[in-house]
Amino acid sequence: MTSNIQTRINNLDWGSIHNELDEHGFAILPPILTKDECEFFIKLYNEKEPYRTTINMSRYRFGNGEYKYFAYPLPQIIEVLRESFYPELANAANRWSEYLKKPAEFPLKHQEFLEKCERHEQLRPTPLILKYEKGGFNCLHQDLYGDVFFPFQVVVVLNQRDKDYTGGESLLVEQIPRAQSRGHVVTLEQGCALIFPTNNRPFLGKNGYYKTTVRHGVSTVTSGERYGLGIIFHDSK
Ligand SMILES: O=C(O)CCC(=O)C(=O)O
Ligand SMILES: [Fe+2]
Repeated sequence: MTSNIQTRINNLDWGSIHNELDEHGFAILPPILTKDECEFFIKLYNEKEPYRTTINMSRYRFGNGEYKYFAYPLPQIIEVLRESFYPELANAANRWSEYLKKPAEFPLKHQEFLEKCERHEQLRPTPLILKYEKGGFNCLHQDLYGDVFFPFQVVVVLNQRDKDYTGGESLLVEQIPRAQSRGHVVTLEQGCALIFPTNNRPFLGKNGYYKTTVRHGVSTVTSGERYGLGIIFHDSK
């Protein structure tokens, strides 16, 4: 099963994904997980064992819902998702650094990037499952957990839109320097993934590249239940 996932990711049309990332800052992917794999994670949500922390979102005013961070060792599928997405995204990250005239600092192997996190005392795993019921939402935010962060993250929606839930669209808002903010609404089919910027992205303007700050969230779930699997590449303090 996991070797299939690696093949699915390797076989994506990375040329056009890189173009999408450069042009819009995000990319919507075809299904990465099968219906069965999605259902496996929805079931896993209710097990105690695989998680290190559970967060009640309204308690922190992060939104309305709940999420759980996985503990190490990660479930094998998550390990494979993190490792298989990372090298292409590290190329994109280094290219974005060059656009912004910064050194290309991202190693091409995820393990080496995790070692960098470790040197900054960021040792706790960050992949998570988020669960929203009717009325649930996720406020616009960023997932930075220390000085070291990877500029992309990936989310996979685990339920079937319009069947298992309504509403609950993925939201991205770009804060453009000296201008008003721009919003993007993304609807994802079951098992499909969204690659989006963790912190900011280079935007090609008249006088070259500048940075826009990007935050992400989820609109209100108007019925049913929606689960999301978040793949974050840096570890947390
Ligand atoms: O789609 C979702 O549930 C939101 C995901 C999210 O905030 C994340 O993956 O960091
Ligand atoms: Fe997030």
